[in-house]
Amino acid sequence: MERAAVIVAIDGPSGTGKSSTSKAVAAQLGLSYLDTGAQYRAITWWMVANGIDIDDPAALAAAAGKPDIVSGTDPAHPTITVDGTDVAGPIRTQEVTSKVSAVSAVPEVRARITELQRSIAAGAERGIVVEGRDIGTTVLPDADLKIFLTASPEARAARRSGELKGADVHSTREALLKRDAADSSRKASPLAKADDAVEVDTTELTLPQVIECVVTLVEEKRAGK
Ligand SMILES: Nc1ncnc2c1ncn2[C@@H]1O[C@H](COP(=O)(O)OP(=O)(O)O)[C@@H](O)[C@H]1O
Ligand SMILES: Nc1ccn([C@H]2C[C@H](O)[C@@H](COP(=O)(O)OP(=O)(O)O)O2)c(=O)n1
Repeated sequence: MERAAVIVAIDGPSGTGKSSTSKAVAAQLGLSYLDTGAQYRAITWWMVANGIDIDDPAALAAAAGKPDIVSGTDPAHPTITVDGTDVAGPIRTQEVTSKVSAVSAVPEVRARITELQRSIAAGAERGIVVEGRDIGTTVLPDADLKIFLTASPEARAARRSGELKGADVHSTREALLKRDAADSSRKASPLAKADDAVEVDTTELTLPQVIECVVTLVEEKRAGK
């Protein structure tokens, strides 16, 4: 018998392991994968490239509908394009990272991206792992399984500065905490744990341990436990 599509929501702050865990879980279980942070980064990249004033919420709101953002959902090769241009590299710059919280706080931006996320999830025939900040609370409140990943700021900063080759751990930690505070305190759909999410503290866990934990939780759900 064909298995019903399963929807998994993985939320949490930066550097807790959402992307690496979600990609691996989706690949292992044959599900699609969606990085919603990449979508907010992509719209931020477009705003910067088009000279929109990031400090002007009305200007951001007015432009929110303009860029055409397309996410490829194969966990082995996730892609993201804006108006047909591959932006996978440009969305990871420090400039975009420092501006993404302001852009993603604008309700019109969130409404646009949320609609896109829901239509991608609805179209995933075998199911999907969607990672972000508000997936379990707002985007997919009926997800079959909700996970909220956490880790100490020190562990998260060490992971991130390891990625940015040589970036100072202290300044990485400060930038990361500043972004978490902005994402958690905004009015529109802030970063938050859903009441029915399973919280996993990854500080002392290896990535394979986190992946195994989530795969087991999905399989338990599928078995109807
Ligand atoms: N449990 C873990 N232990 C050690 N490093 C990890 C762990 N989980 C993720 N990482 C590493 O931390 C970095 C950030 O992980 P990522 O999945 O991008 O986090 P997020 O999507 O939550 O920002 C990556 O380099 C990743 O390999
Ligand atoms: N569902 C989401 C996902 C991301 N965002 C915003 C807030 C985040 O700071 C940025 C970037 O998210 P991303 O997951 O790429 O961030 P990290 O790679 O974990 O540092 O996007 C959001 O508002 N809602």
